[in-house]
Amino acid sequence: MYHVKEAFYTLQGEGARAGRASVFCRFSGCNLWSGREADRASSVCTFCDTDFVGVDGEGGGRFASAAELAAHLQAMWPVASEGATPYVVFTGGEPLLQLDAALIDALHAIGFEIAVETNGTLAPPAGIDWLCVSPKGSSRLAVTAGDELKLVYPQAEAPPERFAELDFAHFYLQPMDLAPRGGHGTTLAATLAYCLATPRWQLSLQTHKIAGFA
Ligand SMILES: C[S@@+](CC[C@H](N)C(=O)[O-])C[C@H]1O[C@@H](n2cnc3c(N)ncnc32)[C@H](O)[C@@H]1O
Ligand SMILES: Nc1nc2[nH]cc(C(=O)O)c2c(=O)[nH]1
Ligand code: SF4
Ligand SMILES: [Mg+2]
Repeated sequence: MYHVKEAFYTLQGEGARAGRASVFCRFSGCNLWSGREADRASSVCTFCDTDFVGVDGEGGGRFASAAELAAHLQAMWPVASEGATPYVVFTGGEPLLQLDAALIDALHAIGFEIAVETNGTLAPPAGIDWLCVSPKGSSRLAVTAGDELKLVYPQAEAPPERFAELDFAHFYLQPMDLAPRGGHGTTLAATLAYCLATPRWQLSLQTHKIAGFA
């Protein structure tokens, strides 16, 4: 059984593939935070901007099989998309708690390219086409290679220097958004300063928040 908080069609807002049409599948649940505000401060990941609790969002629900969830996601891809490879982004919550070989195979079988946004603490199944790892606080990384490393900045316990020598094609810093709890503060300016001083790292803005789409 797969538990999905929400699923929707939008543009990827972040990282190297920002702007690409994507079906987003947001799995419920995370291993670094319960999702309850009362637990936030004492969790490994303290700054999450996402509600991933339950299955009650748009396009969410419980799916008994990989075929059923794959069909649900396929139905969100526009029919008139000749020349473009269908693209699904699994996120969450932590998608690697649920994404498995059966779901990867079912989506590949219907022509989808598969991207994942993960906190990097769990080993990924084979067959992921685009792996984005976003390390969190003091957590131990189980994934040290992939397509992009997208670090939310700044994090006292996860400075960029800890990750700069890992095996990724792209290195991004994404300013920490504290909006629900007090504004962007100085994170954007600090991120710009780090990228200017250390050109291996590039700026990732959450363009969907700026432009006002999901
Ligand atoms: C909500 S997470 C879900 C996927 C996975 N659990 C992870 O942490 O990568 C999706 C992306 O949003 C980023 N993110 C979460 N909270 C953020 C915040 N307050 N400001 C900026 N980026 C944030 C994460 O680092 C990750 O790259
Ligand atoms: N448009 C859009 N792009 C995104 N990139 C990563 C997201 C996420 O929450 O994982 C996200 C999201 O929630 N919306
Ligand atoms: S690891 Fe990802 S989903 Fe989990 S609390 Fe942190 S940002 Fe949110
Ligand atoms: Mg998001």
